[in-house]
Amino acid sequence: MKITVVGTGYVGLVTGTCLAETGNEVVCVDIDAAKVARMQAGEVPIYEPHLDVIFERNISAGRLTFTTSLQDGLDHGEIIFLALPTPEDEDGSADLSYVLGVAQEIGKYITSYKVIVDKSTVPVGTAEKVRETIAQHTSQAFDVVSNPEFLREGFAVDDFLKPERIVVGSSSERATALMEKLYKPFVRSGNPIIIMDEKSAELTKYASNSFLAAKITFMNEVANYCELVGADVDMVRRGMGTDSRIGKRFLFPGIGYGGSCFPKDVKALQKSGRDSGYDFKMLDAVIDINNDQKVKLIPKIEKYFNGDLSGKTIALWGLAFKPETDDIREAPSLYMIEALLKKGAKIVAFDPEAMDNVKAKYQDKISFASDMYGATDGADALVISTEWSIFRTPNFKKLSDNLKNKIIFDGRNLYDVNDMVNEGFRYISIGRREA
Ligand SMILES: NC(=O)C1=CN([C@@H]2O[C@H](COP(=O)(O)OP(=O)(O)OC[C@H]3O[C@@H](n4cnc5c(N)ncnc54)[C@H](O)[C@@H]3O)[C@@H](O)[C@H]2O)C=CC1
Ligand SMILES: O=C(O)[C@H]1O[C@H](OP(=O)(O)OP(=O)(O)OC[C@H]2O[C@@H](n3ccc(=O)[nH]c3=O)[C@H](O)[C@@H]2O)[C@H](O)[C@@H](O)[C@@H]1O
Repeated sequence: MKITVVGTGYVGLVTGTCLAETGNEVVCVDIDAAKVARMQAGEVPIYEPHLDVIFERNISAGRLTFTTSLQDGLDHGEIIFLALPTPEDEDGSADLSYVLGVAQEIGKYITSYKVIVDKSTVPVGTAEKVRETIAQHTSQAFDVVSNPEFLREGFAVDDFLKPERIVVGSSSERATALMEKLYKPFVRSGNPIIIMDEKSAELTKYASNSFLAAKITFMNEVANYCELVGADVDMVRRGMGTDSRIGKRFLFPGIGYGGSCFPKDVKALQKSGRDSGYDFKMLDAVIDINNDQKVKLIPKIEKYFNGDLSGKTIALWGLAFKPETDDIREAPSLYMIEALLKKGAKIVAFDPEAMDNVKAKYQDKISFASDMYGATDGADALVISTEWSIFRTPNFKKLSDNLKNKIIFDGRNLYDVNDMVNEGFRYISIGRREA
């Protein structure tokens, strides 16, 4: 099939590449000319495991091409995916200007039947707005469907190629049939394509992300309470997670959820609820608790240094909002950096993939080390904010030699508390007793 993907961020790039992988002819459109040039030269513009292999394969096969011309893109595809940003607006709502701006252009340029697919995360009623916007500029037949994306950064290729479910919101038989044909190769036995109306599809995405954010937040609250009463959240998590109604995943407490989606999507659902006269009280609590959680380690660090962090050098391991990505959007590490700098501390950071992105933001304010041990050299303490695999089994002897004080503040609960005593460290984590 002939497919066009407008927007080559995480979602657009993965969507385009994976659809090319199943034999479709895919044209990706982006307004960022420099990015398009890099992709045309075979460079994957994001860090995403396994994407490079299928990216290169499909470019070489001529199934995956890039352009800055929306008009060329629209001429090519019968199915047009919109994978455009829907960032948080000042009032917390989703900014639809990218999506509706492109919808307007689509109305001007289409000359044959198209299925316009909303892949961006958008509030209930957006498919209708896209439909109205396009229709204002054309009398050409077209359909709009909602097809929210559930991939996770770091696992994006696998999530797209082997989805647990595909949600399609459509009220057109013609469009539904095309979407089912397109997605057939991705559906493994038992994993359904769920067809529903557009509004329900739009809400499914926000409800899923908000539910997962709430699940994490609940565990963060349990962890905070564990600290007060001397319980161990690791044990509580294991005890809870073995109940299949609860499930083991997304129960890991830490220094809060971040990323380009949970924070903005929880707020967008809360705002669109309010706009429709419904108050999602639970989401208010999720947002508040998560804000506090991101700087949860700060008072602990301050207490250790008797309330004075000025001039103290903190080694910071992990900058990305989670492992296996270079994405730092809403990363808890950034909130920690801000708080530590405010208190006069110096920071030497290391992250396997995200340092360039942070350098662009904090060029002169913090230092960067070229490896994880370099960050700890002469530091007063080690703080961990992302659970990259290489941080899980460090050389503790080396760490001990490097750090001025044998103290680790761990926002991701990487180590066993008893092991840390044996290694000679004081170890302060989330929701667990010090041994
Ligand atoms: N990042 C993720 O893991 C996921 C994101 N989503 C949703 O997917 C949507 C896109 O997210 P990302 O891929 O992270 O976005 P992004 O912000 O990484 O990338 C968006 C891309 O669109 C391009 N763009 C902007 N305006 C354009 C225009 N007029 N024409 C052509 N290209 C244009 C930008 O240059 C950029 O390359 C958002 O609604 C997001 O909530 C959904 C699931 C997962
Ligand atoms: O809409 C989106 O963009 C995507 O948002 C999330 O994916 P992602 O943001 O890539 O990352 P997650 O793995 O979900 O982690 C999000 C945040 O929650 C935190 N988290 C996750 C799990 C957990 O148990 N504890 C926890 O603190 C992570 O550290 C991270 O900061 C969802 O998992 C995807 O299904 C969705 O498509």
